[in-house]
Amino acid sequence: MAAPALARCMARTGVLPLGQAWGRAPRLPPSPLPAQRRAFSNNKVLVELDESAGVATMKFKSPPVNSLSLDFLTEFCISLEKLENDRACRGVILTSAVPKIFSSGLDITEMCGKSTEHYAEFWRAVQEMWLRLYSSNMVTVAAVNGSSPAGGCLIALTCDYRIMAENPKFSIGLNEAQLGIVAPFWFKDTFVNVVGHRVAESSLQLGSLHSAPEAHRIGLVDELVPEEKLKDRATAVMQQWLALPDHARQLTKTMMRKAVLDRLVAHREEDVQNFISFISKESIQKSLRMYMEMLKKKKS
Ligand SMILES: CCCCC/C=C\CCCC/C=C/C(=O)SCCNC(=O)CCNC(=O)[C@H](O)C(C)(C)COP(=O)(O)OP(=O)(O)OC[C@H]1O[C@@H](n2cnc3c(N)ncnc32)[C@H](O)[C@@H]1OP(=O)(O)O
Repeated sequence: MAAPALARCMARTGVLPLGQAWGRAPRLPPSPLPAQRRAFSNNKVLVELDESAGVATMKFKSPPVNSLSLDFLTEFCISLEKLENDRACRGVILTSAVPKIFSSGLDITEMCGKSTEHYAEFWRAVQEMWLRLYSSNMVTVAAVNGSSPAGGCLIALTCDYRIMAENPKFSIGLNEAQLGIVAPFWFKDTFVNVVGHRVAESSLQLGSLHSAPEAHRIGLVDELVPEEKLKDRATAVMQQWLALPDHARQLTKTMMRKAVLDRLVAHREEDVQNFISFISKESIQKSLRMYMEMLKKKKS
């Protein structure tokens, strides 16, 4: 199916019609073909695949802040699915092509003043992104080269490994509480799996955005590197992970993540309905509008 048709199908149903979001057969190593690099791109994500290494880089390119709009989420899922089905690809590095921003999280304009149908479509796309990334058979490394609040932090947390650039201006965390909204249970579960219950509990209640050193200290990111070394370090970490047999790593990953994935899969529609009733409340709409105004005022 062509990408635009896929996008339409996903926008309609919130689900990509290809394969399953999880539980695929183990990947096979790439065939020993001559070294080759391929690139493909859509409006929101640039993908470069180094076939000789079996590693792709997905660069978010949705300026000004890589917010996770319905379009972005659709194109992200299409790109990931392409790589997932490509036998030449065993690992993917997620990073940003927008300076100083990894991702500003869910696009707030998608959650303000829209119809119930739109909220349902948007939320299914958010779920789909997380299900596909959390269950990916590929090794996933986040090279966090900018600020990464809320949904942006979720993308990083959903990867197997996180490396963050040491820059005093960058922050990362699930700051939903600061917006007057609540991180859904599967955001929380993903966070708990990375940092543990106690740290997650206080960080979520306070809606904390952590500096890079603090994020490293609490285990939110696995390591910090100077910005100019981020790409090389992500590549080195990827090589280390890919040195292991795929099947053993994949089965271990599935074992570690299955309970959390199953929970959303079993309650997906209920979660959509919860999102709709929560986000449609006038008090929540007001909080989001005020937050957007605050972002705009900060500029002037
Ligand atoms: C009990 C049951 C519960 C069920 C659950 C129900 C529902 C709730 C779940 C919802 C989960 C939500 C997750 C999220 O991800 S919410 C989004 C959170 N994101 C943020 O708080 C980030 C906000 N943005 C910033 O802090 C900054 O923009 C920045 C990312 C640090 C970048 O700063 P800077 O470079 O200074 O850029 P500007 O602030 O000037 O922004 C440039 C323009 O981009 C617009 N913008 C920024 N972020 C967003 C966004 N997330 N969505 C949409 N638009 C965004 C900003 O307004 C500027 O626009 P302008 O140029 O038109 O003024």
